[in-house]
Amino acid sequence: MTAFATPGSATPARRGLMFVMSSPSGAGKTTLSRRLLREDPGITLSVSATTRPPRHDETDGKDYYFVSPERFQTMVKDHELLEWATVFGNRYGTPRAPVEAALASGSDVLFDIDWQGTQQLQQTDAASDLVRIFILPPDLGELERRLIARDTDHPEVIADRMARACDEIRHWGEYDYVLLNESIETCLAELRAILKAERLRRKRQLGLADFVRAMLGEGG
Ligand SMILES: Nc1nc2c(ncn2[C@@H]2O[C@H](COP(=O)(O)OP(=O)(O)O)[C@@H](O)[C@H]2O)c(=O)[nH]1
Ligand SMILES: Nc1ncnc2c1ncn2[C@@H]1O[C@H](COP(=O)(O)OP(=O)(O)O)[C@@H](O)[C@H]1O
Repeated sequence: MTAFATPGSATPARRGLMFVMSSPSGAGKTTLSRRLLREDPGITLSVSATTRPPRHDETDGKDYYFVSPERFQTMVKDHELLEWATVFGNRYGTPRAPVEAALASGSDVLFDIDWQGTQQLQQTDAASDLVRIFILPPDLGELERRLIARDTDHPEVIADRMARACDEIRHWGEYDYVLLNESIETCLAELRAILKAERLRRKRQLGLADFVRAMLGEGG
C-alpha cells in the first residue's frame, strides 16, 4: 500500500485507525475478525477483559483476558479501560494502554465490541480514528442456527442472546458501514475493501503534506 513516510523518519507513515465491528451475537464477528487478523499484519486485535468464563476454544490473553469481577472493578477504578459495558450479565471492557501504543506506532486496531462500547469510543477524542462496521445476519432464524451450530453455549444462554439480538440490531444506524454476512467470503472481501479505502484517507496519511511540498519544490 502507498505510504508517504519520510525516509529515515521515526514518524509512522500513517495514523492507525480503530476498526470497530459490532453485531448481534452469532452473526459472525469473531469468525470474520480472526480471518482478517490472520491475513493482515497491519491490524491487531484489541483483546478485551471480561468476567465471562472462557469457552473451550478460547485462550486467555489471546481471545480475552478472563478476569474476576473484583479485578474488573479495579481496572475501571484505575482508568485502565477505554470503554466498558455489561453484556448478557457479564462485564466487558477495552484495556487502554495496548490500544494507545498500537495506534501511536501506526498499527490499526480491531475491536469486537457492542453498541454501548462503540458509543463510548465515539464520545472520546479518538472519534476521528473510528471506522464503525455493523454486521447483520441474513435473518433471525439463521442467527439462531449459527448460535446452535457454534456449540459453545447452553440453550438458555442462546435463548438470552436471541432475546437481545433485536436490541443490538436496532443500533445499526450508528455505524459507518452495514454488511450482510450471508457468505463469509463475500463479507470478508467487503471488510478488506473498507479497510483498504479507510487507510488511504487523506487525514490518515501523515507524510502526505511533506511529500507534496517536496514534489512542488516548496520545502524549506
Ligand atoms: N463494550 C464492549 N463490548 C464487548 C467487549 N468485548 C466483547 N464485547 C461484546 O460483548 C458481546 C458478547 O461477547 P461474547 O461473550 O464473546 O459472545 P459472542 O459475541 O457471542 O461471541 C459481543 O457483542 C461483543 O462484541 C468490550 O471490550 N467492550
Ligand atoms: N457466513 C456464515 N455462514 C454460515 N455460518 C457462519 C457464517 N459466519 C459465521 N458462521 C458461523 O456462525 C457461528 C457464530 O459465528 P461467530 O463468529 O462466533 O459470531 P459472533 O462472534 O458474532 O458471535 C460460528 O459457528 C461460525 O462458524
